[in-house]
Amino acid sequence: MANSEDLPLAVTMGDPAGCGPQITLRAWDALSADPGTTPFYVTGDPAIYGEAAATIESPADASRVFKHKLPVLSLSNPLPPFTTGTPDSALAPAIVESIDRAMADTFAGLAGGVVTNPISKAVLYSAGFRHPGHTEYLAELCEAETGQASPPVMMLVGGGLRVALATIHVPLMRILDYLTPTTLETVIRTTARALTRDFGIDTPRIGLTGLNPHAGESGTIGLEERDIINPVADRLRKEGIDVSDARSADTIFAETLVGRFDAVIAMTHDQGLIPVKTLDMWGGVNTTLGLPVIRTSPDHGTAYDAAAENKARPDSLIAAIRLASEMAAQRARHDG
Ligand SMILES: NC(=O)c1ccc[n+]([C@@H]2O[C@H](COP(=O)([O-])OP(=O)(O)OC[C@H]3O[C@@H](n4cnc5c(N)ncnc54)[C@H](O)[C@@H]3O)[C@@H](O)[C@H]2O)c1
Ligand SMILES: N[C@H](C(=O)O)[C@H](O)COP(=O)(O)O
Repeated sequence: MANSEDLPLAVTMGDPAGCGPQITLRAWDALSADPGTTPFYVTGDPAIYGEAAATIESPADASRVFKHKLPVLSLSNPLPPFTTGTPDSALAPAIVESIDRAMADTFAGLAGGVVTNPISKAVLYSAGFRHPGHTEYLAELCEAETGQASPPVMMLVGGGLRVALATIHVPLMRILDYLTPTTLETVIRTTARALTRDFGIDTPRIGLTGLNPHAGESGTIGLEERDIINPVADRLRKEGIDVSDARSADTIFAETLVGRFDAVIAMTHDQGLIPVKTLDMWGGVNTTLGLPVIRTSPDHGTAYDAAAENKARPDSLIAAIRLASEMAAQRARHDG
C-alpha cells in the first residue's frame, strides 16, 4: 500500500445547496496548477461541478486527472433537483453517502485523508441523522471499521492558534454533564499525542482555559477549576505531559500568540472558536484529532447566503486541503 502522504485526498461534497460545490471548484482552480499540491477528488454528483469535472472510476485515477479536471467519484444516484441557497432535507442521503464513501476509500488505503465540505446539521437532523456533526459521525465510522473506540477531539487551527475543545456541541446549561475529569483527561491525552504525531511537536506545551471568569478567581467565581480541571492537569504533569492549570480564557489566547503554548484546550465550543474565527474566518481549519484517519474541514458552515449569490470564498477549504496534506506527511514520518 502507498504511504498516506502519496495518496490523493478524498473531499466530500458537503451540502450541495450550500457553498460546497463553489468552494470545491474554486479550490481546485487555485490548486490544480500548483505542483506542490496533493491531488484530491470529490465524492459527489459530477453534474454539480459542470464542465470542469471529470468522472473517475477509482481514487487511483485522481492524480492523473487532477491537473486538467476536477476528479469526481460518482455517488450511487444523481442528486434530486435543488436550489442553491435553499436547505433541503431530500439531499441528506447523498450528503451522508459522500462522507461514507470518502471514509471507506481512506480505510481501504486508497485516499490519504478526508477533507469534509460543510454540512447543515439541521438538514441532516430533519432526515434522521443522529450525530451532532461530522466529528462524532466519523468517530463512529472509525470504531465500526477498527473495532476500537476513537474518542474524537475537535481542533480549530487558524490565526496563529491551535485550539482543541473539551466539550463540543452541547447546550451551555448542560456543560457539566460533559466536562468530567475522565473526558478532560482523554481530550488532553489525545491532543498531546496528535500535536506530536500529526503536527511534529516533540514536547507540546498545552494551556487549559478555565470554565469560569478569571479561571474561578481562587474558587470565588466557581469551583470547576479547583475540582475538575486543575486536579486532572496536576495528574498528567506528573506523567510528563506539559499542561497548565486552568488560566483565564480572556487572556490565554494572547499568551499563546506570543509563544507560551503550542495549543490551547478550551472548555466550551464558543470559548475556543471565537478567537480562531475572529482572527481567521477565511483561513481557519477544523480538524478531528484522535482518529485513525486524517480529517480536516473548512471552519465555516454551509453559507447558504453566499452560495446563493455565487460569492463563496474557497480560502478555508484550500487551507483545509493543505493542512490535511501536511498532517498526512507528518503522520507518515512519525509512524515510520
Ligand atoms: N464543517 C462544517 O460542516 C460546519 C462548520 C460550521 C457550521 N456548520 C453548519 O453550517 C450551517 C450554517 O451555519 P452558520 O450560518 O452559523 O455559519 P456559516 O459559516 O455558514 O455562515 C456565517 C456567515 O459567514 C458567511 N460565510 C461563511 N463561509 C463563507 C464563505 N466560504 N464565503 C463567503 N461567506 C461565507 C456566511 O455567508 C454567513 O454570512 C449550520 O447548520 C451549521 O451547523 C457546518
Ligand atoms: N463546531 C464546528 C464549527 O463551528 O466550525 C462545526 O460545527 C463543525 O462540526 P463538525 O466538524 O463536527 O461537522
